[in-house]
Amino acid sequence: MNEQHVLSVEDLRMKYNGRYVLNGIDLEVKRGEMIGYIGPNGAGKSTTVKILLGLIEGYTGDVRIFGQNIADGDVEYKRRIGYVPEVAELYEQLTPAEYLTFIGELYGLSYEDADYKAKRLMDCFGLEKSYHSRIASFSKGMRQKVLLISALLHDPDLLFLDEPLSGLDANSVMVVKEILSQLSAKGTTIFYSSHIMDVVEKISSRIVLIAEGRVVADGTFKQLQEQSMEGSLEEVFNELTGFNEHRAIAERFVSIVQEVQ
Ligand SMILES: Nc1ncnc2c1ncn2[C@@H]1O[C@H](COP(=O)(O)OP(=O)(O)OP(=O)(O)O)[C@@H](O)[C@H]1O
Repeated sequence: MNEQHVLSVEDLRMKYNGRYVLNGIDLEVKRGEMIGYIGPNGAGKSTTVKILLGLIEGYTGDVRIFGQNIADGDVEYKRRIGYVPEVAELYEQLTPAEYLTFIGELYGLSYEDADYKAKRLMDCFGLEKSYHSRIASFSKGMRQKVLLISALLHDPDLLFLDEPLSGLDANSVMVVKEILSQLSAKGTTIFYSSHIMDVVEKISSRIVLIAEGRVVADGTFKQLQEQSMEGSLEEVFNELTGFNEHRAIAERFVSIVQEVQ
């Protein structure tokens, strides 16, 4: 097994109701890479990630994680993966203590280890006093922090994040960005899906842009800039996805909003 290639995707295709949403994705991801996985709404980002996590079947193509074909029925690889989903499905009636020890045990930690680690990670986020409060009473940012802790508790080798900064205040954003770069520097492979282009631009070692279920750009931010001759990642994104109508769409929208009845 080649541990350098943490993730390898070959000709990945997926269709829903007869319509292809992934049209042959190819990707090789090495240990410690921080991939910014971006694309317009509906491009197929979540579908790709859900396939990689083993949550969706019915695809064609070859997906290998840590060298193992994920379709071979052995789910052992999932123990080495962490996932921060876009929509937090936390168990509202539980406390972080209950929820995080439950998740920790699912990943093979002992109750005591999970509890000890979770408590200290909560403390890092300034949430030590809320460790035994119900998640139902938490703000959006507090929930997001619990979600991040739950994805990292077992120190995964491969981490998938979908809009992980959503709801976090500016200080917490700095902390989480720093956590991700330190993890990546220590060998954790990170797959970061987000629409916040300036963050993706800054933290990714490599950016993969998909549109209509295909990889349309793959490289460092610098390489993408050179390819499209644009400045910021937002501009590169607009250019590579052929979008230059923001003003016209906004004008039309505002004129409809302000129509006199
Ligand atoms: N369960 C489903 N059934 C049918 N179509 C689906 C299903 N899930 C996703 N799709 C379709 O697949 C396409 C890709 O969706 P996906 O959620 O992967 O996009 P995305 O790139 O993550 O978009 P966003 O940026 O809006 O989150 C869309 O056209 C969507 O309508």
